[in-house]
Amino acid sequence: MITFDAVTKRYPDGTVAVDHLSLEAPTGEITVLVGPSGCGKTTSLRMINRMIDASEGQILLDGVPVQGIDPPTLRRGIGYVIQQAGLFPHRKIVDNIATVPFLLGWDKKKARARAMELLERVGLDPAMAGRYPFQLSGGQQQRVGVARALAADPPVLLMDEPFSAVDPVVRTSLQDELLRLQAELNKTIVFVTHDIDEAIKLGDRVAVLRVGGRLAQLADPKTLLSEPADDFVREFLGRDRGIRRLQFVSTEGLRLRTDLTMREGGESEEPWTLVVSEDGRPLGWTSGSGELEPYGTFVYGRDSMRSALDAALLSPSGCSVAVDEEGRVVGVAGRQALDEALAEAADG
Ligand SMILES: Nc1ncnc2c1ncn2[C@@H]1O[C@H](COP(=O)(O)OP(=O)(O)OP(=O)(O)O)[C@@H](O)[C@H]1O
Repeated sequence: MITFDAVTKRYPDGTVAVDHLSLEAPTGEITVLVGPSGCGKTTSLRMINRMIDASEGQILLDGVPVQGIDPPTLRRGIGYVIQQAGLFPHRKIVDNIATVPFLLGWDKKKARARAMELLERVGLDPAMAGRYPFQLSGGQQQRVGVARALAADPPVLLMDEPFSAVDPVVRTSLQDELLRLQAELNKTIVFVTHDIDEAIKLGDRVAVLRVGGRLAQLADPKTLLSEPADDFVREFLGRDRGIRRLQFVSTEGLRLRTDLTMREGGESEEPWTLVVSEDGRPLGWTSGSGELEPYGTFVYGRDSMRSALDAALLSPSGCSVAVDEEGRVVGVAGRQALDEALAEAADG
């Protein structure tokens, strides 16, 4: 656990970057620091590994003040990932990843074997080991950055806007990859971003900071979206806060109809019917004209109400198709069922 206990950072020119910040980043969880430019996110992060020292208050790592630990020892247990990866341009990928093991004096063979293992872990082709950073895409370099931070298996990972220099599609896949890795590794992660969607997707807890380095709210994403502490947080969360809240509303219990599906060649009185293949997969909506129209699916009970609503908007019938994990149709959520679920979500 990382504890900020009334931490203040005043730079020599008098700028107060962080002001009496108190918060806890629990072990094995992702704590996200989010807020507008200049609110003290990077300063806060760098005080954890003592790249910057606090002016007042203290930061504790599992109860031990970091101030009492010499920086090299401290950083051995803390991986650090920055924007644009910060790889060494003249070192091969494998040696970039093995940087910390080399520094720790591991023998070369063992360090490189560990680097190869991590290369695969972060979803990169082992054939990339012998390349140089400039021969990789931005997203691939970011993955190498994550692999390098994990090389010595530190319990703590600090990530400073690690995915903000890549395009939105790559960014989404890097976020998914991080969540997948974290499910296996259970690191204590402090993640800095200015993007509230990224914060909500990745954070077990999200700390919203305001300029001047003061904590506006610390909450899990669901609570943040449903109960913003004040106007600043509400505004920072943005206009579609209500819609985004639906990603935390389960589709379990959503009422499904099973009378709106039929096999190919079947007949129906309904305005729209979903045609289903022999093995139970959706083929398309029909209104009787013979043409099959597009449909949207969501995995029943696993995907959120946001996905169910999105699926409905992709169908001319306005209904969304509930499927199981294998993609077989379980039923159809009609407009009335979606409406009821939305009304319930609005109350809650
Ligand atoms: N070395 C420094 N000397 C003086 N002021 C500084 C120094 N470093 C940062 N600051 C100021 O401290 C405040 C917080 O900066 P910090 O980089 O921590 O913010 P941030 O939230 O990470 O911002 P961004 O999202 O723009 O990266 C800003 O007002 C910044 O100008």
